[in-house]
Amino acid sequence: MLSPAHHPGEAAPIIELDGVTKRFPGIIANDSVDLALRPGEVHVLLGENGAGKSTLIGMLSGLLQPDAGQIRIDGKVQSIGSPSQALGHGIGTVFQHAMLVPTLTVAENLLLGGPWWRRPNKEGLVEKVETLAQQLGMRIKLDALAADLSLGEQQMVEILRALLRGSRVLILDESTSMLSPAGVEELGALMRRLVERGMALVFITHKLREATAFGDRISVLKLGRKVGEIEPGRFRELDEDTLMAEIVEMMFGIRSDDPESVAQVPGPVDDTIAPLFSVRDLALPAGPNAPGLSEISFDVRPGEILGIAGIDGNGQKQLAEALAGQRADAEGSITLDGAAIDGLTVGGRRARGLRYLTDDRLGEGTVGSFPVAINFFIKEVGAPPYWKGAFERGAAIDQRAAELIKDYDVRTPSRQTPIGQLSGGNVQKVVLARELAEGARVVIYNKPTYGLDLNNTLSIRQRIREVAAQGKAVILISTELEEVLGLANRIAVMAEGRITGFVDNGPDARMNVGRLMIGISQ
Ligand SMILES: Nc1ncnc2c1ncn2[C@@H]1O[C@H](COP(=O)(O)OP(=O)(O)OP(=O)(O)O)[C@@H](O)[C@H]1O
Repeated sequence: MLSPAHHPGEAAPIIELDGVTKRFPGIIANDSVDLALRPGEVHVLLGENGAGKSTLIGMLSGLLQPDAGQIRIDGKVQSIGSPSQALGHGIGTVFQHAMLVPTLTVAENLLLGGPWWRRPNKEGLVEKVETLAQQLGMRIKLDALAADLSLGEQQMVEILRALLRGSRVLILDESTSMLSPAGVEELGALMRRLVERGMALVFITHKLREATAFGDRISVLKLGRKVGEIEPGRFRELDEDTLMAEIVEMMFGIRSDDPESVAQVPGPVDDTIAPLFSVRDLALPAGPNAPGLSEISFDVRPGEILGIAGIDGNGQKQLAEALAGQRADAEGSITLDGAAIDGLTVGGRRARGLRYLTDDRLGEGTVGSFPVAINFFIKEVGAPPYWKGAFERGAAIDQRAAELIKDYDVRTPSRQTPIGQLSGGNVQKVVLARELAEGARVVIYNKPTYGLDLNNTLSIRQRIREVAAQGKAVILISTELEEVLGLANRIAVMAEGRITGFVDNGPDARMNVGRLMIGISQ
């Protein structure tokens, strides 16, 4: 069970952000954000993928510089120009993925880069660690290799490292996302002991239960802006249901100036039509850093776009790979137009019309050093009509490539340009052309517009609508709720390797999908 948080009174902030803005090309990642970090408080930062949380902590930890606004530390305007300056100001950050050197012991990791850098002193370290560990109820195995620790233990070491360096502010970036339920509890209890010692904590999570159980104050970011804050006084007064409802409204409610809020909402498809693609009880064992899949079942009808929404890293990529045939360890049945395809290889499924557009368009999706023209046919190497045995049929490839470049509006200096030199949007168009031009019946898109500019994003979304309108079955995996709501007829939400609910698209879909995404079941 999650333990209830208790709440200290308000103190002067250690750090204040005042109108802090950070822009990236084409996007305002943080738009005039105000935030105060006070001693004795766990300040929870909530927001969808892309809301701007990482950018904000990037500025606090010295990795990014604001374009506008002020950061005050102990009331004085300061710059945090580098990670070591952040440490100098007493700001420690524990990133989502542990940063320990796996081949070193815990003690060696703790000695690295710290104030002991010039004159390592293991005895002094042991004494300090033992005192801290005892005060905080942590179990630390100083002689263990970092590689042999569980993720929870690695995080404890990182927290300890931040404490040994004198941090007064500790930022925990999605620290619970990879932990077991017991590990989450342990971290929550440790967070409470740290704030009791007067530290200020920033806790980023995607799970509402953790936010309400471990937090003292909650700030919500949406599209780069801070859209609300719940102060400790109100936090304590509100009952759990009201608190959750208020947070859901802040995170997923429509803001009147939200440009996407007027997006068209696709209606449901006729559910008397027989499914074109069916999945039953799909399962996959968990990997070292990836959730397994269990009990995944759904149908997609011709002409239907089934959206798969969820916070990044909840098994979406594993699902796509299992469907595409890349995971030999997958269990369950998959049928396309009534015929089982789960026994087929990647190529066999592709030949039946199943197409998978990976989110890793340059790594897995294309061969960067090969010409654009060859990348259109890279999955057919050795087969007619573009190959004759081991020989490329250059004229046939060239002619078809020219047509596809035109049809899919690929902006490339020439057909012979290595594809790695094109922009992300143009690489994605090549991949779309290759997967969709011939014989596609079921298309799986994984984050199709990730990292693309607005023009390319809109044109790719339009292509996805057209593909469905041709009667194909579409599975659209996306961590962007707006994308799913703008395109899908029906939305499945994934959390921890399962589908936690289905929502028909419509006026209430945003809130219902949002609730499922942060762990409130229907
Ligand atoms: N280095 C960068 N270059 C360009 N755009 C960026 C960069 N870093 C972030 N962005 C963009 O800024 C916006 C905010 O991203 P950010 O990573 O801060 O969100 P987040 O709330 O941390 O999301 P998540 O929960 O996925 O980690 C996003 O639209 C993202 O694409």
